[in-house]
Amino acid sequence: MAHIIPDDGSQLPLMEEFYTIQGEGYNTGKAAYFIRLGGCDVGCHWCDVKESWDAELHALTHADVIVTNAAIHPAKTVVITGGEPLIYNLEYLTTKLHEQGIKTFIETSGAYPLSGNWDWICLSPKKFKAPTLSVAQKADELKVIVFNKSDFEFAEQNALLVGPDCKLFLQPEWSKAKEMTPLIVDYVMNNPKWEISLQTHKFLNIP
Ligand SMILES: C[S@@+](CC[C@H](N)C(=O)[O-])C[C@H]1O[C@@H](n2cnc3c(N)ncnc32)[C@H](O)[C@@H]1O
Ligand SMILES: Nc1nc2[nH]cc(C(=O)O)c2c(=O)[nH]1
Ligand code: SF4
Ligand SMILES: [Mg+2]
Repeated sequence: MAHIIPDDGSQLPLMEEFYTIQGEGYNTGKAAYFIRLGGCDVGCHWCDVKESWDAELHALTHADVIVTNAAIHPAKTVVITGGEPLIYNLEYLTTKLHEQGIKTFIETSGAYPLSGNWDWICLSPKKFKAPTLSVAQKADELKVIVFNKSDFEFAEQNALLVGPDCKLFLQPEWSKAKEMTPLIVDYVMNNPKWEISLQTHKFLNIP
């Protein structure tokens, strides 16, 4: 039976939830509870969590249960990721998290319109499905994945869409890191409005 996902966001397909250290981007090194929602149709061929793509494989879970699970951890920050979390209406979940004094951070491709109330928005745009302006204009951080040389130009195009205070990061695609990291280092030294982001959790062997 296919999932019937209520539009009010009170139930969401939950793939996994785990307490860890934010490995990427501006908030690298900070403890956070990760909530990974299933479902994504963006189709990045190098995606490191393809098991998330089919929402049907992930149990519909009441948002109140997700909030209760998040609230027992020492760090009062959650990162909502996926899959593509903005497929869903995240108003209910983020409102309930805020009621518990928990900060709400999101990892998104921006492929769907913004919903929910956010303390930090990390936009990681994809060539495969362009980001909506609703997300780009509110992004606190732009994190572009560098898989090949053309991604520097793609990064600059996306930097034109975000606001003036948005932090700019270039992150090597994991399988191409050996080849791309030296190019990123060079690019950042020549274009210092950009910073480098590494997937530090993969070096630390934590989730
Ligand atoms: C798995 S995605 C889920 C959230 C959302 N769908 C997105 O793409 O932003 C989480 C983060 O991992 C990044 N990512 C995914 N696969 C990667 C890879 N192979 N190498 C480096 N970063 C990757 C994404 O760009 C995104 O910033
Ligand atoms: N530690 C850790 N940090 C992360 N930052 C973004 C992640 C994601 O998959 O969205 C991620 C993740 O999967 N683990
Ligand atoms: S948008 Fe995110 S979850 Fe979807 S395929 Fe791309 S990296 Fe994976
Ligand atoms: Mg990840």
